[in-house]
Amino acid sequence: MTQDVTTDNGAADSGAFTLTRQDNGVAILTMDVPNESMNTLKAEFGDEISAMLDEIEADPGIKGVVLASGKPSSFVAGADISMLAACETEADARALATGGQEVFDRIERMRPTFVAAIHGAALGGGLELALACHYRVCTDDQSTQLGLPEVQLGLLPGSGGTQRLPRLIGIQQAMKMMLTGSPARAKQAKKYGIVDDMVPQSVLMEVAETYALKGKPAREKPQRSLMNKALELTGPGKKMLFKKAREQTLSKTKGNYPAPGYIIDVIETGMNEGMQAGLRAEADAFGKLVMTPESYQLRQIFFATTQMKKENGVEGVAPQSVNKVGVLGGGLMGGGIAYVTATKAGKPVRIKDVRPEGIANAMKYSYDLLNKKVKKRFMRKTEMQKQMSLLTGSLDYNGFQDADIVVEAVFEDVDLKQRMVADIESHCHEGTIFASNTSSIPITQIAAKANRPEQVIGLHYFSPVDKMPLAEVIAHAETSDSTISTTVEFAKKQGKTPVVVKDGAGFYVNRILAPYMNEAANLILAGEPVDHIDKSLVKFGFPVGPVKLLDEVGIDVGTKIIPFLVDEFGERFTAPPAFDKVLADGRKGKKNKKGFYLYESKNPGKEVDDTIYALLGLTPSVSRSERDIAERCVLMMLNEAARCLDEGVIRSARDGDIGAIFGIGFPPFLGGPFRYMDTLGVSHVVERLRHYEQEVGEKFAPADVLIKMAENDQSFY
Ligand SMILES: C[C@H](O)CC(=O)SCCNC(=O)CCNC(=O)[C@H](O)C(C)(C)COP(=O)(O)OP(=O)(O)OC[C@H]1O[C@@H](n2cnc3c(N)ncnc32)[C@H](O)[C@@H]1OP(=O)(O)O
Repeated sequence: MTQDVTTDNGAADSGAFTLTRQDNGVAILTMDVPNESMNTLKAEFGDEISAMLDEIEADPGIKGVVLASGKPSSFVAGADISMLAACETEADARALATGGQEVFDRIERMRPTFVAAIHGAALGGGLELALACHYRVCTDDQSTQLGLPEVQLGLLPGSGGTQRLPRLIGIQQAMKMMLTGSPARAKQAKKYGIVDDMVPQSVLMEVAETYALKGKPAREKPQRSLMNKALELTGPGKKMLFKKAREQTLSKTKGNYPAPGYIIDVIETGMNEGMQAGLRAEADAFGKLVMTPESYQLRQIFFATTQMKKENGVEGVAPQSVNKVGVLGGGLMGGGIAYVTATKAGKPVRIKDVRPEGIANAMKYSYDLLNKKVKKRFMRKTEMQKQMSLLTGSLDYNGFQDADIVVEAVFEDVDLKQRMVADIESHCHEGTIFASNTSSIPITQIAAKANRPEQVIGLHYFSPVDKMPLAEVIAHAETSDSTISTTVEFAKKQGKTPVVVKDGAGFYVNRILAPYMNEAANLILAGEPVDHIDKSLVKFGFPVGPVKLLDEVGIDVGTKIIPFLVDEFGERFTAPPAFDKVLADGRKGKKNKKGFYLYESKNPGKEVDDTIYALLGLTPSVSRSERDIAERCVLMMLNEAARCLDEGVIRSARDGDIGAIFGIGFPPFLGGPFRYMDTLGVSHVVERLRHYEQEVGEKFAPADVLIKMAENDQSFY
């Protein structure tokens, strides 16, 4: 027998919490925030939860409490991020953290045993809530994930997470989770010791109830190897561990992100001075971080991507269902596209290549990635086999008849791609969409001889496909709305964030990347050392410098797009002619171990191949500051991004920001090119462009749209 209790205890009732008493002495505390698809924690719940805890404490009939979510597919997604915008001072933000800490402390100290029953996402404050419970049981479902992703918002866990997780699973593993923000899937969570049990969803509540009746656990210290004991449990060991963590973090962040440093400091305080000191430091740091510009920008990225998840490219046009997919070409891109289609979208994929080795390579791409997960015990072998069975190959169009979308990732050659369009039109069904993964050829040209041009579209992925989150969806003038919405939805199923862009040379991402790369090349020719240029832009916040990026992408591939850009937009895209010498010298970059960097040395890719200077007839020497170098390259990108928005290549500043961050690695803490221009002020951007126009040349002439915006004192947002 169960009995529902309404909270009639003076606290405002949000309707988010229900307490159901059962005869077996277990009460179920269900969180189900009305009118929201996911539970998030809000400041105003504080009094209500406290009142409910009073009630539980006062009822001797309640021996255990199972804390569960009323949402069908998630537990609690953390503190409500939108609530942070209302904080006007550090003290406001600190108070939010302290409020959460007090409630969670109380849960930990409660007389009845609390068990968190987790299915789906338990993130940020959601996991912190679960960590305050005495036990955690989760489902073995794919959707279950437990993590502290606050760092990705420029924050740190503010409700006890920095203190409870290290005490539960050890400092190193906990710190890694907080510094990367990567969540653990169910199997990992069990392996790390975050949860006490992992069970099928059908028995989650039943198992959680048995834990609730078990009494509080006598928690042992996390299991540690001898080495880890020395590192985590002794004064000198801890000192060394935190010092190393600081060094590694600084070498990654270049000082651009304040949150990771605070995470390390606060964990250290708690580990050396105890839980209470740790919690105080945590709340202080949370207060400071909420007010930083970095956190503000990172939170805007969260809101933008959440908004984009709901869009399908054309308002009101429903996508067609995609039940089977074809991939043409089993190279690196084809292999990656097949992988995300089978593993993320869960759709059968037929891969065609002209050579059996091509198909084998594509299969191996998926096999290797999945096998890694199995080896790390993050995935069951049966699941891997299930996903691998979705991939099949063929040397002809056998098995393509029922493909709803075919993605082409063959050699960059217009005639070849047009032939592929014709082949797909004759071998597949009438509704099959032809999506080209070209990075340089305008889709209009690929569709030029198509019988059904409305079903031809661009779907441009970034390498490596399994990691890079962006996909550009490129509609040419005749692409139908239904083709757009189906392709956008398909890319989302593959785990991508699609941005719809207009057809034209370079689309959006490569169009803004090219002038930036060209400027880096011009600086080399002006005598700046290659590594000085790369360092300048890494310090600015890019994941790799432009010259290193060219080596990674392939110098031949990276420069292929230039003639298309010059054709369409003129001189400002011209690459320095000396670059022909680089290609003529057989330098293609990392792939043939010959580029701007050395690849057959002790530290492959880390040292510059000095012979490049002799080849270009240069004697390198530093004559410009890192700041100036970064400014010159980045201004070229900003100027082009503004033109893209003005010409409708991208539909909004938001799309332009997300495209640059997810496709190029534009520093997320700056919010993307458009948010960065707003921070600098458009008139400042124009003034700096004019400065370089005078000093370097006409290619720096500010875009008309920027001049107009500066005159009218406008911003992009
Ligand atoms: C004090 C604490 O330490 C501080 C914190 O907890 S900060 C917050 C930490 N938590 C996070 O960063 C998690 C953020 N959320 C996510 O990553 C993803 O939403 C998710 C993985 C949970 C789910 O992804 P997905 O299934 O694709 O759903 P998604 O569309 O993103 O979200 C569904 C809805 O929940 C909302 N939502 C999810 N997490 C939210 C959060 N923490 N705050 C506010 N809204 C949130 C989304 O805005 C969206 O709302 P809408 O439908 O009204 O637009």
